[in-house]
Amino acid sequence: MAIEIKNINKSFHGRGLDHDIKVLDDVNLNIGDGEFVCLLGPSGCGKTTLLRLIAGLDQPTSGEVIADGEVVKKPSGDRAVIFQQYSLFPWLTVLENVMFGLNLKKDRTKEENLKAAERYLESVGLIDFKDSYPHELSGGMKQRVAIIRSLLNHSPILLMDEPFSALDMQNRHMLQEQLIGVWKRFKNTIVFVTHDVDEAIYLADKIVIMDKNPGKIKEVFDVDMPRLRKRESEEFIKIQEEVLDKLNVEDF
Ligand SMILES: Nc1ncnc2c1ncn2[C@@H]1O[C@H](COP(=O)(O)OP(=O)(O)OP(=O)(O)O)[C@@H](O)[C@H]1O
Repeated sequence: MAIEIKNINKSFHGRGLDHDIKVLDDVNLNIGDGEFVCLLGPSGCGKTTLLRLIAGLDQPTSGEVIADGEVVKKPSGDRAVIFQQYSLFPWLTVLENVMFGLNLKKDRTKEENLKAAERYLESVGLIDFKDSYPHELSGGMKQRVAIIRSLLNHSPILLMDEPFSALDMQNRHMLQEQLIGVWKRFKNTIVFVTHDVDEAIYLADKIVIMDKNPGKIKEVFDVDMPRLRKRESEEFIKIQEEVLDKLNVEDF
């Protein structure tokens, strides 16, 4: 599903101030069906605000977001949101948490869902914990469970807000690779917020570099490299230099 962001402005009432603060200034962006876009920029440039507008969790002050040809007015199951903070149901086991909502989908049988869930848990080293409850897991393990749950739901649009930022590097790289695997297979449209340049280059077809005060798009950068990408390749390092050159590194 394609997403069009048209002339978006967003202001918030400034706390303790008698005027509004402009957070997003005339943001325009077209995201193609099946495209993987990373929003990259310093803290406070409005990445999360923009993602919430695409999700329909908030409304723009002016302008509109169009998803699959329709103006976004409220959240929809077609646009799954994955935040930094994960929430698991404490009364369900790991496997039950991962399977939550899957059996409502008519295109797969219960057995197929179970197999897929177990395969994912296996691939992130959590299969031995499938009957454990969230309170028995470490923070990183809980995050992996929550991410797997959202990946298994196969929403056509995935809106991800720094989902891997709290993980250690090894787990982060593993989940990035798995996300690329899911995306290649299911061709989701993905909007992924990060302030990690390496993550953006590893994942994205298109990197949208944002600037702050007020938040706006500074530059759109196409990454034309086959996947899976090799971080140590010359091409990767060259793109890294180009992207870093466009960012105000002192703002990070
Ligand atoms: N509900 C709100 N009310 C008032 N101000 C808000 C609200 N939500 C966000 N802001 C302000 O909007 C600006 C952009 O915030 P946002 O969270 O979108 O930035 P970000 O780029 O995602 O930052 P970070 O990388 O730190 O998560 C900030 O100055 C923030 O204080």
